[in-house]
Amino acid sequence: MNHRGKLKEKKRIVVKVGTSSLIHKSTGNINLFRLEKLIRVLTDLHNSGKDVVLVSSGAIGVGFKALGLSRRPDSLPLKQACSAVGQGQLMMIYQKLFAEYNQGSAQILITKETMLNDERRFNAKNTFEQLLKLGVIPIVNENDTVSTEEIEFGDNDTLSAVVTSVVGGDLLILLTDIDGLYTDDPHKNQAAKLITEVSVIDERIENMAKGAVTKVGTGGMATKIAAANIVTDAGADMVIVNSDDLNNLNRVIAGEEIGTLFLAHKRKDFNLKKYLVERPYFRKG
Ligand SMILES: Nc1ncnc2c1ncn2[C@@H]1O[C@H](COP(=O)(O)OP(=O)(O)O)[C@@H](O)[C@H]1O
Ligand SMILES: N[C@@H](CCC(=O)OP(=O)(O)O)C(=O)O
Repeated sequence: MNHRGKLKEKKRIVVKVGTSSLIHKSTGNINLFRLEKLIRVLTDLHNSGKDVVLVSSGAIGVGFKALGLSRRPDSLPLKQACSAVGQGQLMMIYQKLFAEYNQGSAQILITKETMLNDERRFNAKNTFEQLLKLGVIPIVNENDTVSTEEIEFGDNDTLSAVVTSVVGGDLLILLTDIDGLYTDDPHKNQAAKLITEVSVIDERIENMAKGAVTKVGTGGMATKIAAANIVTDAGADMVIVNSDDLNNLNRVIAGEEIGTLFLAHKRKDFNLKKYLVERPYFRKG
């Protein structure tokens, strides 16, 4: 069976959705159609027998709009205030949509600090495990209220990689506003070509990945490659795929050649804490 075909066998799947996928770029308002589709596809994935964890960004993006601010703030306290407002709104929508399908869901907010602490990480792992056993889909975000610049993940790509490692996930899918990793940022270079599979994350791959160009997303492709470094070393595959059509999630699981697949190469000496302390996560760093 080829690498894509093996994705059918994945049992515990973490799906990360970025801010750029959750809101309409033209207005900054929530993309309800996208959210509804996402929740339906995730519930169906769960119905098909998979454990599902959702890592959702968007708290700041939804919050600044709700507070009537004209743009995403730069100041940390304002970002934190926006996140506190937006997180509540997002959860209200997620829980309502999941409830329509009788699918249980839960909120989990974590910080980098808690993931570095053995006891707290163990507690978090137990909570995830129990929720999954109960058939619930955990919805994870960073606890922005208590995270400052020095200690934050800051981007949910890295957060989703950490979550995948903590829950022992075998596949991480990053939903974003572009088809996958290109040889260069296609928003700036029209000649950029899509890469369908990455088996080794070397300097050449890292140099292709640039930051975000939109005002809504953070990190761009660079943080997704950092996430791939963690996840593949932890022993899970990772796929970056476009959220424009959420059937792409089903296509990935069905083994279709879509998006960019990063292949797992589990390291025996994998130690999550090492990745969190030695930022940046890039090998060349
Ligand atoms: N090599 C690359 N291939 C694809 N996209 C890239 C690349 N380098 C930078 N990008 C940018 O990364 C963006 C996606 O990241 P981001 O805006 O942070 O989304 P999200 O909110 O989903 O995390 C793309 O829209 C693109 O402009
Ligand atoms: N915790 C933040 C996540 C930061 C963020 O914007 O992440 P992303 O859109 O995934 O690049 C939030 O919910 O707004």
